Amino acid sequence: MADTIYALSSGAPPAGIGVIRISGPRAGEALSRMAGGLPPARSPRLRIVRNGEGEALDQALVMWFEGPNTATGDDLAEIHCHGGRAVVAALLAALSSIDGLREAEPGEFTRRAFSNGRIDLAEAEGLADLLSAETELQRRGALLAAGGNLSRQIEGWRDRVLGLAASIEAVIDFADEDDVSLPASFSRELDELIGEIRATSQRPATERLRDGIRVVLAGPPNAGKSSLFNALLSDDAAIVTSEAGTTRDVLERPVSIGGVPLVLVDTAGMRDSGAGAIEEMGIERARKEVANGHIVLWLGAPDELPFGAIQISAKSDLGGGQSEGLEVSAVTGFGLSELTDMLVEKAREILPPVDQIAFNRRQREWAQTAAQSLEAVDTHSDLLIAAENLRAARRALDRLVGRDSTEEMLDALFGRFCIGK
Ligand SMILES: Nc1nc2c(ncn2[C@@H]2O[C@H](COP(=O)(O)OP(=O)(O)OP(=O)(O)O)[C@@H](O)[C@H]2O)c(=O)[nH]1
Repeated sequence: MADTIYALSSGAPPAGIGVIRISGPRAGEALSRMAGGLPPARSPRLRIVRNGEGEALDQALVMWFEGPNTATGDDLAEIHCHGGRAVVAALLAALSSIDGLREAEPGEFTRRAFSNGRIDLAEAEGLADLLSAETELQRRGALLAAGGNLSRQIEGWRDRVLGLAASIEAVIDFADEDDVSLPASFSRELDELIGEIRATSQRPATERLRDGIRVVLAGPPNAGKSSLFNALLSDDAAIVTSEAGTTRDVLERPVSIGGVPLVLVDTAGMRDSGAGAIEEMGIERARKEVANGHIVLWLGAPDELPFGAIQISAKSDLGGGQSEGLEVSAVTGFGLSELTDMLVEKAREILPPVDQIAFNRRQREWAQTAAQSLEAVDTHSDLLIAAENLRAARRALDRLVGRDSTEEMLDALFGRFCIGK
């Protein structure tokens, strides 16, 4: 019999309310003991909640959901108590003293939902992204996956693969009879399916949305990189001084601008001579950041503009700067809103499209495997091989939504969740 687990599912106390979840075969018994009997299923009731000694701990809203149609697939109870530290601690202590109950591991409620078939892996991954979403775009992207849109799309593709396989099997099974052949639409349906899977796979991976677009500020020492970095962040995260070579290492800060997740990266000033050993290491890292950045802002001379970088003319308030590039001043704020508008626009171009499903890297690999298997289907040669390729495509789509996923993969995914989720 599975353990019965419990945890505080709402945020850290103190808070207005605290939601404690209990999931597993003894959830009903535990709630009944503490709340003086079970409330009717799915109907909240206000009850005095007591510990094993009968001492009143709080007056709370209690709810009872009988499995398997619950969030976890188990029997599930919820206690919505006052969110004070001592109240929550007393309720958790009372639960810990009940036999057969133990505190939940991070992500364990969601893992139960997955193993009980309430959600698939794509939905669980979406949920993990939704919980860590900090910007509007991240929220919208993750909600599509968590809400099952991605899974429904995969299910649709899987059904179409099964349909194609059925046509092939029919021809194989009735090979002796002349009048059984593949439907005329077979090749068209196959090509359409491959096209859809390929198109979705080509969208930027959702990790890019999760991790943010790296905006790298680069240029020679004293160009004004750290000042611009601070102006964009509107805080004093970077050290700003007039001494050349102050920023010796790479400093990065995630920031949400216009709902778009960006990671601003300040780098050491690049110069060819006169740099000490430590500064040299910073310059090396700066070069790497320039190479890896999604967007690179160049605050140096136009004739040294790195490939793909955007020319910025910094310290525009001083005048006499180079005339090329977007003029900005960290001191007066001139040009900053144009700069952020441009960053948001460029970032949106390289992020997964809003309101369309997109894959993470793991999902994309399986989608590409499925597409490859479908592309190998050749109805003009041995149909047994075509049938095997269709089976391989179906298996790849199954893997994508987590049918037969490995324990390590699940540990890694559910470890990303917090306790109580
Ligand atoms: N007038 C004016 N001065 C600026 C502006 N931006 C930066 N400065 C000054 O220029 C000097 C260098 O600025 P930083 O932001 O430290 O330059 P950096 O490119 O990060 O320099 P390193 O860390 O050496 O690579 C400082 O004295 C800043 O106050 C600006 O927009 N206008």
